[in-house]
Amino acid sequence: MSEAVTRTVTTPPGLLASLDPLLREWLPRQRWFAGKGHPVTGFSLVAATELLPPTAKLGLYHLLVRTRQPLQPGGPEQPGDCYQLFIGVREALPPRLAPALIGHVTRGPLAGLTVYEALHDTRPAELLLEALRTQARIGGLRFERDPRQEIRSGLVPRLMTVEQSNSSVVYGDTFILKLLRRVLPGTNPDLELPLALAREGCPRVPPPTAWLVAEPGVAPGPPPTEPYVLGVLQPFVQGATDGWELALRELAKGEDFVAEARDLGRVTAEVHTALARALPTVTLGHAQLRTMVVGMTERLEAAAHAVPALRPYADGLRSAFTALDDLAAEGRVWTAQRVHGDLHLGQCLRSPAGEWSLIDFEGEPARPLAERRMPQPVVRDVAGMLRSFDYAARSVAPAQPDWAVRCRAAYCSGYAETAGRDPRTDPVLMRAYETDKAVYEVVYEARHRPQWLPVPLAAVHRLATTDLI
Ligand SMILES: Nc1ncnc2c1ncn2[C@@H]1O[C@H](COP(=O)(O)OP(=O)(O)O)[C@@H](O)[C@H]1O
Ligand SMILES: O=P(O)(O)O[C@H]1O[C@H](CO)[C@@H](O[C@H]2O[C@H](CO)[C@@H](O)[C@H](O)[C@H]2O)[C@H](O)[C@H]1O
Repeated sequence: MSEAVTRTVTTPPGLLASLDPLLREWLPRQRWFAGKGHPVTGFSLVAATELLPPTAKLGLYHLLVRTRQPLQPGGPEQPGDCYQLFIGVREALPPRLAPALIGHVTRGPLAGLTVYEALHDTRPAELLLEALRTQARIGGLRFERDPRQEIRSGLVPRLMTVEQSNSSVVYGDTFILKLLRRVLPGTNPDLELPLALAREGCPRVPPPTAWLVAEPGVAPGPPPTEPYVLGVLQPFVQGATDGWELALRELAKGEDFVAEARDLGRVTAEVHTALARALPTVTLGHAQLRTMVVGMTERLEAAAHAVPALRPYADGLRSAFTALDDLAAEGRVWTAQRVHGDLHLGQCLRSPAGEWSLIDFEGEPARPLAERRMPQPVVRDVAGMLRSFDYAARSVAPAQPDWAVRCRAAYCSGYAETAGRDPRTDPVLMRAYETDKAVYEVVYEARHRPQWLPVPLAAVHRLATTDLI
């Protein structure tokens, strides 16, 4: 293993002020920007690290910046989210980097230079892998790795171009480095859960090879914050296809997906079993269920306020939550454990050998970390997958609802074979979770893909008018 490299660095004063007007315009256009709907009126610096001084042809800054976003035009500025940025600096951009342009700096320490999204560029991406390989410490950045896993140097990087909530760089088809964009201090389940599963020897989740954190105390003001998890390197599943693509392919051919769905049920149960071994489980009684039901009901009210198409169904949907509360009031209890938290077909990768892996344990990114890390009934993940089969079947014309019914049944059977417990034996909890997810999806689609809104609305109709799962 190489010696850890420790480097202290300083950044030029006035750096953020010189980037401010460019970032205000560029940041809200990024797919991973979470604060859509409210303009960015400024930034505060959480941390800045100079990874390459801008003396030669290329400079590189790692920034953690917090946005300021007033909720109403002219209203008081609200501290917004903290984002991780990789800012490249060059005198001029070569044509291959044109799509990465952020802008031309007109004032401050970088005046006259061009800044750009550095993850598109080979040298900055290589530098990150090298820092992980050598367990570097650069300013407040700590690059760590599992000493049992080898990282070869010289792997060629490429930035992934798929639509995603974060950014990922693939190195020579050997590793994938996911760099979180909206970052929070504290334990991040996207690192915590795969590490726990690796310790359990669960082969269904790529084990973290290395990770990047910002030291506590990078953010100003007492009390010192916990580290920010900024990125995770893991083995790249070569030639993998995700479950969503596979499902659509089978639908287009008029083929069933039941064998795959059953397999996915088994794999989900395998991961759940390993998580229950690795991390604490708890029992949820009426008080905890009541809190959960209140949360679901509040999300429904907020969603119905935001999306008028949901309003006619609100009473029917609410009944899914009150039924759960009634059951808990009768004394029914549930076991809760750590779960994936945002499971859908797109989070399942099938290797060319037919092996499934589950990825992206971040949970629903919009929810607070503490909430995402709470033990929950496994039915939550099952409901997410059931929604996904429904999505696939309704995203084709004409819709194939029977295809989804067969997949849903096969998935639950596969789950039951491995877990020894069929999730369908808990229909009230399942309906509540499916309803909560469908409500979330209605808001998600209304905001991001309005043409998809009929897909979750069809589920809303079913869930509001029947108690069939
Ligand atoms: N270990 C892996 N092997 C191969 N591809 C992967 C791996 N992890 C992620 N991917 C690809 O990267 C995409 C984004 O990963 P994901 O963890 O879901 O990021 P995000 O949270 O940004 O959506 C996935 O949809 C998948 O195509
Ligand atoms: O991929 P993310 O973790 O960022 O999740 C968000 O985007 C998903 C869409 O890309 C969205 O998922 C919904 O659409 C999927 C098909 O595109 C479908 O398989 C899922 O079941 C459905 O929920 C997800 O809700 C959102 O959080």
